[in-house]
Amino acid sequence: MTAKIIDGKAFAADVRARVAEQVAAMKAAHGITPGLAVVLVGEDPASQVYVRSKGEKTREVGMNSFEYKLPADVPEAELYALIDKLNADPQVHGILCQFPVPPHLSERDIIARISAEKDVDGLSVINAGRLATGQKAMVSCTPLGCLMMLRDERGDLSGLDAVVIGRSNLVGKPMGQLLLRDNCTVTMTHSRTRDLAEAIRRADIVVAAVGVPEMVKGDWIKPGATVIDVGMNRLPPEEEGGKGRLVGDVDFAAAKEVAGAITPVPGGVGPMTIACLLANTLTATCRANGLPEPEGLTA
Ligand SMILES: Nc1nc(=O)c2c([nH]1)NC[C@@H]1CN(c3ccc(C(=O)N[C@@H](CCC(=O)O)C(=O)O)cc3)C=[N+]21
Repeated sequence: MTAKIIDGKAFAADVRARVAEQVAAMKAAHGITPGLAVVLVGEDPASQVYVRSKGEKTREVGMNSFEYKLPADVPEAELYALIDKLNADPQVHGILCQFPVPPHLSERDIIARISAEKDVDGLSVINAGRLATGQKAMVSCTPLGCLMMLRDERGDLSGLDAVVIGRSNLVGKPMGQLLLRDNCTVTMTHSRTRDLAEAIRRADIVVAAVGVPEMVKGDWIKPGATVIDVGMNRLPPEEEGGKGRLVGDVDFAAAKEVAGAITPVPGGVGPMTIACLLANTLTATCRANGLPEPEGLTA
């Protein structure tokens, strides 16, 4: 059997189209335009590319994009003054500070400074706690995107065996919480797990987020399983002249012969992340204005 390849680019375009539709309806009915503020500290070229792309996609769905570029040596107090201003600005519904930041700044303290209601990355302790206790939270974009693809692929996830590989605050932990909330039997695995292959062989759903290139082998996958590959690993450049090839945490070529459905890298989870950032900004706008949650775009 050859797996269905889940087209994350097309899926993300569809999510953005649905966001755009609901943004237009919100403008017409309530005169409210959702706004996303993106803060970039320093001049990391990869970050600049991401931030530019986020700004373009934000405007494409009819939202306001506010972009702030601060020098790499910006004093902490100055960054916090900007965050405080954005927290208080009713035109700004979502705030994202692009990571990584230079070493004199603390990502943890930056996240804590952003109002939980505007924390569209879902990274704050408050949002993690809300998610874990079943309250309305902002859910971090990558796991939210994975959940959307899983629901689309499998329908009701109740009772399915799900294995999450990786326990990061950004992906693994919230992913486990979301799958648990959708009634999966969740196994969290990580670098110290004794028999990873054995755990994965039982899984109807595999979410790989470890950051080890092609670590998950094809013969670990249960036939028909849905495999979501969050990994983005750049292999060392050699033959391909310049940039190395981008690969996931799953041996894609082998796994696609066994799985029922699988996400490729690139073109899988990555594009969904930005689409979910826009979905989260819309959700934050609805909540800030006492409007119903956007249909099909939340956890
Ligand atoms: N506060 C914060 N929030 C973030 O969400 C955040 C961040 N900081 N810092 C950097 C990472 C990275 N990130 C990606 C988003 C989309 C793709 C994406 O669309 N990737 C494409 C193309 C990849 C390529 O070819 O380079 C793909 O996977 O198909 C990748 C990476 C968001 N991040």
